[in-house]
Amino acid sequence: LNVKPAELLVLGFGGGRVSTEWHDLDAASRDFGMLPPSKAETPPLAVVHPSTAEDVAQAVRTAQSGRFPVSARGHGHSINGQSRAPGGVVVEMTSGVGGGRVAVEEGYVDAWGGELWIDVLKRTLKYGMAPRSWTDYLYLTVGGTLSNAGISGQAFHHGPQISNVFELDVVTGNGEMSTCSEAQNPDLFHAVLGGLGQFGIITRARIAIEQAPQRVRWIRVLYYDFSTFTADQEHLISLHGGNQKFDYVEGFVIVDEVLTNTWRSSFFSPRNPVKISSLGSSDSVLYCLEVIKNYHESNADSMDQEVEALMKDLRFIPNSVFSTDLLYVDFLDRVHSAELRLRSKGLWEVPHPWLNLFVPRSRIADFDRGVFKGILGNNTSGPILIYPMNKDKWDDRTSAVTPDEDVFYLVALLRSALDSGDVTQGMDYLIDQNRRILRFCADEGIEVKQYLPHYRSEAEWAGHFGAKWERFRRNKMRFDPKHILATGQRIFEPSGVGVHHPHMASW
Ligand SMILES: Cc1cc2nc3c(=O)[nH]c(=O)nc-3n(C[C@H](O)[C@H](O)[C@H](O)COP(=O)(O)OP(=O)(O)OC[C@H]3O[C@@H](n4cnc5c(N)ncnc54)[C@H](O)[C@@H]3O)c2cc1C
Repeated sequence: LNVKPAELLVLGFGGGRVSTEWHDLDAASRDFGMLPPSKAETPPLAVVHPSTAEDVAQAVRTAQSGRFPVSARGHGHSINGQSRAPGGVVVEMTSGVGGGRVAVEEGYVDAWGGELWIDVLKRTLKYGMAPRSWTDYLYLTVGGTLSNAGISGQAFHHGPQISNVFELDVVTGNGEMSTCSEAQNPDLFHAVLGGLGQFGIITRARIAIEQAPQRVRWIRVLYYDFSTFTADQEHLISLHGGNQKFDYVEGFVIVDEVLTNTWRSSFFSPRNPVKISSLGSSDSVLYCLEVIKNYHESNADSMDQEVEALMKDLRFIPNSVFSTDLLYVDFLDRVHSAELRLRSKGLWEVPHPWLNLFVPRSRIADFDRGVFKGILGNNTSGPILIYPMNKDKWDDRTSAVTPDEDVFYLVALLRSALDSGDVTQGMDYLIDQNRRILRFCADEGIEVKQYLPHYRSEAEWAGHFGAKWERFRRNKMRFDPKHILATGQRIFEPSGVGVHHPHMASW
């Protein structure tokens, strides 16, 4: 078929507003990673701004009949071009469906797939309700995080966001609009959750909600010793079944001398920087446990008692307790204030060679020795998060992949590359460091799984998915047989889609 996607779409085969304006194409090619695309990668040929799910379906049907790639783009907060559609069409999910994009009902909220989580939160709070499982940052879309997993410090108890969804509306790669859930089209439902955009575009998600707490008590404590730190984290996540527990458990590694110089550290007062040396540590690495307790003002006294009881069992450095108290919404939206601060200094729109790994519990101490105390040296270039999760809160029927142990850790190296003249802060150095970390894990037999994975060959993807690969492949044949969806993930070779077509390559 010798017609360009943009022509087909403009001719009226596609739905929504279609743009071939340079600034739209350029914006749709960018992502948070800001890493250079490979030389062979062509820009998209058109951007669709859908108003409704039917518009999305029409765009996919047009792509299917024209055999060109089509990718949903959430907020473009991927790192490695996952939301790009080289030589195809990008469906900008954040546009459209003005007004009625979030509807709150008893026990759930229905949200448009391109809705930002911050807007879902604001809407549900009007009813005194809120979703229960989060990401640390809320300027991400519902469809974007559900295509990965969506994790934060609540996951040990509630599971990832993909464990907190009742129903989805999906436009499959066949151009069909389907509603799916545990009971209805369960294969599609489970395939799409954590499915990296490979099987369909999520246009609506029905998300579990709970009564929103008013406030949170937010506490950080420090550790010298890694095994004491992880033992305390694991103890806290083992309390997930009962009432006597924290509502959020995370942690991070502090490699730099001063605790105030990353975007996670606003908590420690910049006017009164805490120096590692002032804590009497001879080690250059410290670990910070971060927990919160949700509460209503009327229950502040019992909250205090519960917090005290929980803290009594922990073995942190005496006198290293930092505590604050704030509105629930301000806690959930905490990274946005850091974003505004970094933006004002020109430090937000910089390359982000991030690496996110799930590390099995049995090997986390080896990872600490080899990576935090080894490969990283004393240069982290950004926050390093580390917190454990319970595997039984993840549904193995979804496409998401986790290590094969009851408890595994997220380790997130959230680095920003700077053009400061210091090579160790530069992009090439950090990308190489990521490779060294992955090689170290492979050499030591530490069976990590990448979160927000990035691979280039089908063989590597097969290794990533392991026992789930065959099902993943079968689902692809069933729901997107022409391999037109989310080609920016580079999982499946396009089966004769336009990306290899000569007129597109030369566009
Ligand atoms: C500052 C920051 C903080 C973050 N914090 C966390 C965190 O705490 N926890 C966490 O889990 N993740 C976190 N992330 C990662 C985030 O979950 C991913 O980047 C995710 O892709 C969501 O981003 P997005 O909505 O911009 O999606 P995009 O980057 O636009 O898209 C990601 C992938 O999903 C596909 N996709 C997008 N929308 C849809 C849809 N409606 N239907 C089907 N497929 C779709 C795209 O085609 C693409 O393949 C963070 C990212 C940043 C930049």
